[in-house]
Amino acid sequence: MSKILEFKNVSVRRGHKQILKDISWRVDSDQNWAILGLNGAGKTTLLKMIHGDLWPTSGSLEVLGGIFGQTNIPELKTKIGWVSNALQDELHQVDVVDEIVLSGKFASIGIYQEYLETDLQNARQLLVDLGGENLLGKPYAVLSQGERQLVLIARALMAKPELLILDEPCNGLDLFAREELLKRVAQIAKQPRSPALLLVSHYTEEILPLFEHVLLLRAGQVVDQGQRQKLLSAENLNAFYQKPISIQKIDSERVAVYPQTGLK
Ligand SMILES: Nc1ncnc2c1ncn2[C@@H]1O[C@H](COP(=O)(O)OP(=O)(O)OP(=O)(O)O)[C@@H](O)[C@H]1O
Repeated sequence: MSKILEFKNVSVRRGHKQILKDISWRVDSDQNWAILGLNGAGKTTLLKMIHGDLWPTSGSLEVLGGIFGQTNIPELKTKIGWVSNALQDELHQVDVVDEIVLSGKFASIGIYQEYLETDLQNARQLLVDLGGENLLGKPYAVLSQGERQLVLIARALMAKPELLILDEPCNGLDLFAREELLKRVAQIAKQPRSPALLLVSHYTEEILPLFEHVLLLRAGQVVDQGQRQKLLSAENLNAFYQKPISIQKIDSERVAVYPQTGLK
């Protein structure tokens, strides 16, 4: 087991806005974490820092053995797989799926470097392994949202990352596509040299048992962090949301949370 990342008293301020305050959090290589927080809690800011896109105003941050300020950011990015809707928008719509997956090897949008035929074969195999064989050869523009997310996951795995960040990966997916995607995530987690997984989601039901650790963020601060059994308990969730909620058990491990707004 080794350290994947560690925030020590990290704060981020932009102008008068305190976006993150005094974050201390450590992720080890044998752990998968889910981050839960309402809109504006600071989740994206936290992820951007891990990816080297944004720097702490104060405190120290170490990611994959590199201390920020001393580490080579472009090199760091190749060790982190990234799946997000923001990335979807950046990809070239006319590129075929095979090339998009392959571009993950270089952490680039499009391919500007020489690659081997075996790289392309690996890219295709990754997509096949994730159940996306039918997508091979298709332009990205014609894919459904669920199919796009699958391509992004394959792309993220292409560089054999040590950390895989899934930023709201189920956004825009229908009920069944969501379960299908989560099944693929579980499949990745079971692989022998699986990267540490970091899931950001608004929905507790997407926090599969494989995410055995949870970080709760509210208004830029860590409210609590630790084992899922404790953090996703009814008592904890009620305290975290600070508003009337009802909690539904989906099975022995997964729970769904609904606000009690009185809407009819
Ligand atoms: N550059 C910036 N300057 C000022 N405020 C910012 C900046 N970036 C983010 N914020 C603010 O910081 C807060 C946290 O933003 P962030 O995007 O990290 O939240 P989030 O938890 O990812 O939210 P969401 O779930 O809606 O995506 C928000 O109130 C946002 O408006």
